[in-house]
Amino acid sequence: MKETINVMLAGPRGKMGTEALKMIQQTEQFKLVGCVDRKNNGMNVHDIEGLPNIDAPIYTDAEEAFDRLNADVFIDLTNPETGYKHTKLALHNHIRPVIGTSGFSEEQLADLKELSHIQQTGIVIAPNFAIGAVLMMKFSQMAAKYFSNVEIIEKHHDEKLDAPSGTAVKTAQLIKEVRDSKIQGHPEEKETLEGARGADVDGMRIHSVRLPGFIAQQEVIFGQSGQTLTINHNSTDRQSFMSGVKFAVEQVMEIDHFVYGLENLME
Ligand SMILES: NC(=O)C1=CN([C@@H]2O[C@H](COP(=O)(O)OP(=O)(O)OC[C@H]3O[C@@H](n4cnc5c(N)ncnc54)[C@H](OP(=O)(O)O)[C@@H]3O)[C@@H](O)[C@H]2O)C=CC1
Ligand SMILES: O=C(O)C1=N[C@H](C(=O)O)C[C@H](O)C1
Repeated sequence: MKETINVMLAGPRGKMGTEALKMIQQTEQFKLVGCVDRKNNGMNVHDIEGLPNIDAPIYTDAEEAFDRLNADVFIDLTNPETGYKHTKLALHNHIRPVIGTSGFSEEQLADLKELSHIQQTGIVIAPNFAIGAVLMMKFSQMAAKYFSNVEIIEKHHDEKLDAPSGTAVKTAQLIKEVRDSKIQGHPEEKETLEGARGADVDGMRIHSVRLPGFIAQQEVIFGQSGQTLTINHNSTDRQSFMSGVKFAVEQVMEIDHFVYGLENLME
């Protein structure tokens, strides 16, 4: 493995970005070479209030940052529109992306997969970096073999831009791989208030709660006659995501293809 991994990060002032900077600072093998931010062009990370004391330049122009910085890995923790643009730029520059940003469409994921293949550059897109959440998704996939009726309730802070969460979408996708397509609920059910039954993925329902007080929680509820099974994961601190970000940065150095979900890198 390379001795020092040069990392650049977009979204340094964000809730996740700030935690990720601390993780990079604490990891001997990682070196922050620069950041892409929406403001503070020409400044340094150590000059920005609230950010860790790291000597690394800030760029608002992502293209300039990719041109100038000698990075091995690019971490994006911004928003779907920005994250998608940044990820394409990173791949074009052969800088391996580790993407935590959620809310990409299926078409965007397919485009990034194709671009990673064309560029022969490894990329990890992780809907959730928390090991507990990855296990919650895996356990849900196991349970879905035996329970075909399932609803997902995801609960997040009210600053979240995308709904449903990336984790809920990925959970539904994993369940879909093992569950026969099925319309759930009463065949004649009608919503008297639009949206009451949530989003429909192949008959499964996803409900998104947005309230202050939450960070990230998800319940996957299975039901059949006489019993229910609930698989629940709760992130009570954003540190829960950081060992996964670190793992993804290490792993992306070892691959030359597209990976969607940390479970694909775990033994
Ligand atoms: N995969 C995972 O495990 C996790 C993923 N996430 C995802 O990570 C993303 C970030 O979440 P979170 O930190 O909570 O969000 P925040 O809103 O706290 O942070 C996003 C940051 O991105 C910045 N930003 C916006 N546009 C740009 C741009 N063009 N260039 C550079 N920076 C930009 C924002 O700047 P400004 O403040 O000026 O708007 C902000 O500082 C979301 O998509 C979220 O869903 C979150 C938690 C875990
Ligand atoms: O925005 C968040 O906070 C989170 N986003 C990710 C998602 O959309 O699943 C991961 C986690 O749920 C926190």
